[in-house]
Amino acid sequence: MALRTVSALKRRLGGAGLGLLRSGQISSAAGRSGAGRARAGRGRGVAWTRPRLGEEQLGPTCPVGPTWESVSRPSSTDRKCLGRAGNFLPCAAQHRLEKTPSYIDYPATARRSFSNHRVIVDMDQSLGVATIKIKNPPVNSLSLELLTEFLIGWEKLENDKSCKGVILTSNYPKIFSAGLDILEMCGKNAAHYTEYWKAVQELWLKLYMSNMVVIAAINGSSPAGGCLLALTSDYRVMADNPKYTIGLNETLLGIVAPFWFKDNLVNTIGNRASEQALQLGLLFSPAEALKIGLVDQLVPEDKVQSTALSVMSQWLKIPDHARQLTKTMMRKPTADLLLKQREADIDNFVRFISRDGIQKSLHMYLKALKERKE
Ligand SMILES: CCCCCCCCC/C=C/C(=O)SCCNC(=O)CCNC(=O)[C@H](O)C(C)(C)COP(=O)(O)OP(=O)(O)OC[C@H]1O[C@@H](n2cnc3c(N)ncnc32)[C@H](O)[C@@H]1OP(=O)(O)O
Repeated sequence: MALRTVSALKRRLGGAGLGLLRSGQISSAAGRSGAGRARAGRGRGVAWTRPRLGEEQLGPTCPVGPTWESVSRPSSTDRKCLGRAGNFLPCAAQHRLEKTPSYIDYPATARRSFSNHRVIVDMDQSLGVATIKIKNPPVNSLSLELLTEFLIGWEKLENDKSCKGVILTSNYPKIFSAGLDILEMCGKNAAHYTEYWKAVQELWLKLYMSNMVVIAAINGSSPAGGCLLALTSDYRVMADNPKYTIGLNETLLGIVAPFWFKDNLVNTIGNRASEQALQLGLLFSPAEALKIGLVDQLVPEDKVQSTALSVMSQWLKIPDHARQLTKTMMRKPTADLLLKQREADIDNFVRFISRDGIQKSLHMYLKALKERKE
């Protein structure tokens, strides 16, 4: 059922390129993200592949396409970009802005925004910055459908050479994201859990290893998977409202944050703080989160988006190739740990979540959430 839903979604949204959603198959997320990301585009009807960061990027690996040699006389723009190893985003932007070679199939009018049921993407072409707003009522839980739509939107941005930064936020002030959808982990079968966990892994890998600057504009509570989503970003701006909380509270549900959730947290706030936060399932107020470095900046609620945008402009001033290589250097070892054992991690999850005791805990947690309301 879930698979049918996802396939139907992909067809409707035209996002058939998402390898992860093909049953029994895992696409190499990091292969297209961060260090290993290869951006695909089109030139004279021939697919071209963006070079891998960290590889030699002179000569035929110019991001505009492996066909640069076939351009009879490289223009000054070609020479300029070929001379800057690794600097493929500005290079691509230059090609686009200054030259727009005829062999690249750019749309006549670039799309500024697109949305589907659960994700709104607004792209400011002049800044090269997109804002992704999650809208999955009532609490922006990360359901399989949301993950699917998010990944489709993300892939579109990854393939848009003009997009250099993404701001992640919620369409509903007060709740950034309630984290993984507990209903996806309750009362379903192993095939469903497998499909769901693949999507969760894929989202994390893509966001964590993205070459784009990613800034989280956290305009509400952000427990568990919501916190993880924010942790994938390069910088976190949070609304300074003491009613909101953020943290990896998995143990409160009777479940365990997987090792890569833990690694992402450790990389952000350090080992000792993570030990306490994870074991106790701590949900931090914005002020506490700032103190331990879980978020980088607190601002009044109505300034979250504008602050995220101004932080973005600072980050985008750094030469892209240098920033990307640094990000990759910092994050790749962590992402590789999951990449090396994705299948085993899925098996662990499916076995763990299928246990009677875990199912009982999740049901009780949902019941407690409902009772809290009454
Ligand atoms: C070996 C290792 C292997 C691996 C082991 C396994 C690893 C798994 C890792 C898991 C990671 C996760 O993210 S697990 C998910 C953790 N998430 C949470 O703990 C958040 C729980 N939610 C909340 O705290 C609150 O809902 C909050 C987000 C602050 C919003 O509060 P509000 O008062 O505004 O809204 P509520 O009334 O509580 O909720 C509105 C409705 O949404 C539902 N709802 C709330 N959160 C939901 C959620 N995450 N998934 C589904 N449904 C949710 C409620 O039940 C309500 O349903 P109705 O009553 O029907 O309307």
